[in-house]
Amino acid sequence: MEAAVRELTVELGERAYPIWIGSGLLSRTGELFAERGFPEKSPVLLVTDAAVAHLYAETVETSLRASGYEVQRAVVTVGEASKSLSVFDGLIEAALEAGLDRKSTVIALGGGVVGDLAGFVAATYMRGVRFVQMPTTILAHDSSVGGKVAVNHRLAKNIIGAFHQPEFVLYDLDTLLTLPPREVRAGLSEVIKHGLIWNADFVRWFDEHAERLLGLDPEALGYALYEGCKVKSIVVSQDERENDLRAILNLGHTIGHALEAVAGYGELLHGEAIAIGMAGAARLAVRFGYDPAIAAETERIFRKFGLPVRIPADINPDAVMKAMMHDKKFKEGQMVFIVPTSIGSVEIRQDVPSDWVREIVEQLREGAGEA
Ligand SMILES: NC(=O)c1ccc[n+]([C@@H]2O[C@H](COP(=O)([O-])OP(=O)(O)OC[C@H]3O[C@@H](n4cnc5c(N)ncnc54)[C@H](O)[C@@H]3O)[C@@H](O)[C@H]2O)c1
Ligand SMILES: O=C(O)C(=O)C[C@@H](O)[C@H](O)[C@H](O)COP(=O)(O)O
Ligand SMILES: [Zn+2]
Repeated sequence: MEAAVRELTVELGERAYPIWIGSGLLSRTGELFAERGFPEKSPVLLVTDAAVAHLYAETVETSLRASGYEVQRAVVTVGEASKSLSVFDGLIEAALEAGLDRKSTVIALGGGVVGDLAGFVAATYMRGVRFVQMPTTILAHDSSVGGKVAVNHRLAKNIIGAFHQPEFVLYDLDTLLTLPPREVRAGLSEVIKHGLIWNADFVRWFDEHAERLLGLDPEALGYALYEGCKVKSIVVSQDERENDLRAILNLGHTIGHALEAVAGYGELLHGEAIAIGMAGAARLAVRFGYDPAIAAETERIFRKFGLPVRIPADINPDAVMKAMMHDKKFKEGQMVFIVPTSIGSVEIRQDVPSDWVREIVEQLREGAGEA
């Protein structure tokens, strides 16, 4: 890859893989498949959603065909509801009908929904085939790296899944220019998360460049996504299967995932739900005796990026508390929370009293008044 393309490696020994971030990359898919020795005789399945298919699938398919690959397209309905076992079942059927064999590749072209869903197909079809991530949302800088793939259950988010790493991540920044503003804001939420858990300087930079980031300035966005992917890669390289350190990537997700499930998948976008969850985690930090400025600063930055920091009034706190018990982070009878200790660092805590959580969920409800 040339200099204008930023490159990172997820260091996983023999399974290490590159992340390429730059402009004009979709049309290079076929060339990269050939360079990396993907077998030409095995068909490729391109999984995407209806909105992304219309915008970008043709470019990828043309590039693959020009390099001698046979490719079939499978299109799912837009939105979080597609991360379901029934849509998964439809994709397995599409893979069989397309004649995918054990040497085949599944490509995810889209946001995190397509990435998680197609990745779960790649992890399970014939007990696992090659997988390539081609993210087209800002949020997918997170979902495309690290190998967590899953579908949801009505009661709990990402509860049926696997770890299945991609062969490479090809992030074409040009695709981000067509994102709706709400998706831009929701995507930036997870980028801020990577700063909040790891790098105070990045949070400062992010804060100072809000206008350029929200305006999709290519240089600012390229840098932010590179830094976000870098944090993710470092963490995943050290703890691929979330035995310990990787849990920090879950900042805001204990409350956030519960809100997504209770609101009905898709009502609150993932990035919005975890922005609220991060505001909650910051309030927990104060309960543990850390600097109250952490909570104020966390809310200020999310508000600056137009993200919610309050739970919609129609969400029932009892239901949120119950949903948290179904999460993967509920272990040994305790909820696990990632708690900020300052801006740019966090700790993993399994000793959070549930009445503190309940109190914070109540405080965060819209209309509850400021606490
Ligand atoms: N596996 C992981 O590590 C991980 C990490 C973070 C999030 N996630 C998951 O990711 C999902 C959220 O991802 P998301 O926010 O990308 O949602 P998404 O995939 O639903 O995409 C958001 C919306 O943007 C549209 N879209 C996508 N690319 C576009 C483009 N370039 N131009 C115009 N429209 C475009 C989509 O059609 C959709 O309507 C959640 O399910 C979340 O749980 C997974
Ligand atoms: O990659 C990780 O690890 C993360 O926690 C990233 C999260 O942003 C992401 O939402 C992930 O899907 C959550 O994973 P889960 O195991 O809590 O379902
Ligand atoms: Zn997330």
